[in-house]
Amino acid sequence: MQTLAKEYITSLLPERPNNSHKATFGHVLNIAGSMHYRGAAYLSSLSALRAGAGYVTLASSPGVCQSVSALTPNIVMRPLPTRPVIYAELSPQMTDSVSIELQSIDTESIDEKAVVQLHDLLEKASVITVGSGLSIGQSKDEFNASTAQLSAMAIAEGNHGFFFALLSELQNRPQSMVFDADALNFISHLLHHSQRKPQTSFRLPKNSIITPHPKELARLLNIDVEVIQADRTHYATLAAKQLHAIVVLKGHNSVISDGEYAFINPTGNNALAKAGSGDVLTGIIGGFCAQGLSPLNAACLGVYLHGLSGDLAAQALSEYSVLASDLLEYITQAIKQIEAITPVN
Ligand SMILES: NC(=O)C1=CN([C@@H]2O[C@H](COP(=O)(O)OP(=O)(O)OC[C@H]3O[C@@H](n4cnc5c(N)ncnc54)[C@H](OP(=O)(O)O)[C@@H]3O)[C@@H](O)[C@H]2O)[C@@H](O)CC1
Ligand SMILES: Nc1ncnc2c1ncn2[C@@H]1O[C@H](COP(=O)(O)OP(=O)(O)O)[C@@H](O)[C@H]1O
Repeated sequence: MQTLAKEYITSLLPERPNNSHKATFGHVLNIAGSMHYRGAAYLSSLSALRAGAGYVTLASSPGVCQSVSALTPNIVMRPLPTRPVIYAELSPQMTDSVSIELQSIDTESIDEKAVVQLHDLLEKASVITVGSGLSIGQSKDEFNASTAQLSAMAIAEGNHGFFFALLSELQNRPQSMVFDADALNFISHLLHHSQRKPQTSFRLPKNSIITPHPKELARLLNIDVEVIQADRTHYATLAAKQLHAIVVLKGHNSVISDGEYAFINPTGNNALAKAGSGDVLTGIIGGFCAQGLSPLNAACLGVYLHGLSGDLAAQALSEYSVLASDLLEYITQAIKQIEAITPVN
């Protein structure tokens, strides 16, 4: 177990040759966002550009694409076809009994066939980031408990169908991929609750990074969150081995593991404990993968820089007041600070 040193982190910063163009710095395909979580699509896309990616395409529902393009002109949009929630399949008695859950269900989900329309982007993207705000369709703790109760309702699983069609399309692709948030919840459901449980050991595509917070890792490993928090390095390493991926176990002193080595991140503070800061991390890591870093190096550099952005933001704005969107501004200063350090060779 090693703490990430700033001199080592500096040596990971990708080069920025002057004889370059946007394709030199890679293309991030970000598959993110849903009706309730438009902000996650915005934060994860813009942070990839701030980390230096040359090009970011956001693939999401038309409503999400419209909202994000109203906020920023910097992201290219790929609106995907959706299908509506089929409330009609619920009997009136069921509608009464599940009215609270219905309020938390997204009213549209991305059509499974949208994966076909993504084919050209899946071919040309340098890295694919999936899951920030993608939406499982209802709140997570109701998801497993009430799926049986809601079995008559076609759409209780949000973007579940789309995600699994996408995962199968991604399976043999060589690019780096970052799976975050609801992508991880879908995988947990597949591993532990679904009727389509994998028969053989489940493998993510070969250059995958996953970025769970402790509860998401608890869902993935099907153990209690307290058990994970009591030995974070062990469980990050175990998950990396089991899922054949680089694991970033988030939280104070995030742990990064490739299944053999584990690194502890010294940067970051409680200002980062604010909704949306994990979406920013996903984009930063994606941005470094796009610039050619290996998944492990992109994860180490991304986590360190994200924490440092939070430290600089807290110095300027106080630990109380930092917003996830403020981090986008402080990524700039964090990069400048690590650029100024002499790297180790
Ligand atoms: N602006 C936007 O569009 C935003 C969109 N977002 C998107 O929303 C989607 C769902 O995200 P979410 O926050 O609703 O669900 P999730 O993170 O699973 O938390 C559920 C419960 O888990 C727990 N828990 C959480 N963290 C923990 C920890 N570190 N350590 C231990 N436990 C922890 C905690 O439960 P408790 O401990 O209170 O029982 C919490 O109540 C996702 O796609 C995301 O990208 C968000 O990024 C926000 C901004
Ligand atoms: N107290 C803390 N100290 C340092 N980093 C933190 C702290 N709380 C949260 N973070 C960081 O903030 C991010 C939160 O991500 P996540 O839990 O996925 O939130 P969200 O889903 O709202 O984006 C992670 O990178 C995590 O490491």
